[in-house]
Amino acid sequence: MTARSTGSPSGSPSGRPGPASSRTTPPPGATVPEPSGPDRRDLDLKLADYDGCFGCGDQSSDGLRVKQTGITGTEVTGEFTVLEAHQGAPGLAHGGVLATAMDESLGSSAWVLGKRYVTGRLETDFMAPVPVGSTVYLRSWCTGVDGRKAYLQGEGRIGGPDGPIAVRAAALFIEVPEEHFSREREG
Ligand SMILES: CCCCCCCCCC(=O)SCCNC(=O)CCNC(=O)[C@H](O)C(C)(C)COP(=O)(O)OP(=O)(O)OC[C@H]1O[C@@H](n2cnc3c(N)ncnc32)[C@H](O)[C@@H]1OP(=O)(O)O
Repeated sequence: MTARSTGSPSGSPSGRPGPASSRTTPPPGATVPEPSGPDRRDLDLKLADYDGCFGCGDQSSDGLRVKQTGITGTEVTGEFTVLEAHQGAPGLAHGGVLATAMDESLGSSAWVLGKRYVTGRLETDFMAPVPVGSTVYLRSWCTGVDGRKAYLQGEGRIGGPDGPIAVRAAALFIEVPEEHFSREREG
């Protein structure tokens, strides 16, 4: 597997500091592996079979049904539409729903790395209210991998893929063995 140097985090159009704390910022020397190989295809197939996911599954009636729209390197784009079932304040998306959408998007970018990851830490900035009926355009990317730890950042925009940022996030994902999921199902 080849690797390139960790890229700098995205800019901050709002002038506010970026979303990543010290716990979601890769340490010096962390690298971003190039996604590759049969592992990734295997994982994609297994995940494609699982449509009960609250984030992306078709069988989760009130779920977000995030649709993946593209993968370039570790950058994964997707989108979902905010339904009435996703409201917090009247007419506006609940912050937890937006955090879930970011978890889904960041998780997609982590899985593209070709290993199994779970969210260890998720940090979010809510930048603008998101009305019911809005499509949220999601984008996530890996900022570094250090051993079992994968560092991710992402954002959700409204009004179009290049519209204003409504939510952004930084996360630490932890690599787990396949048994992690078997154990959880049997639990
Ligand atoms: C296309 C497909 C897309 C799929 C998208 C899916 C998106 C959804 C993703 C999820 O929501 S996953 C579900 C939510 N997450 C969980 O349920 C995880 C629950 N937590 C655990 O299972 C364990 O705590 C975990 C596996 C994360 C870690 O336990 P371990 O016993 O394996 O490891 P350990 O606790 O020793 O931690 C390993 C390292 O990570 C660090 N770490 C773990 N959790 C951390 C945390 N929260 N913050 C900072 N560091 C953390 C920890 O300090 C340590 O650092 P060092 O190696 O440097 O000592």
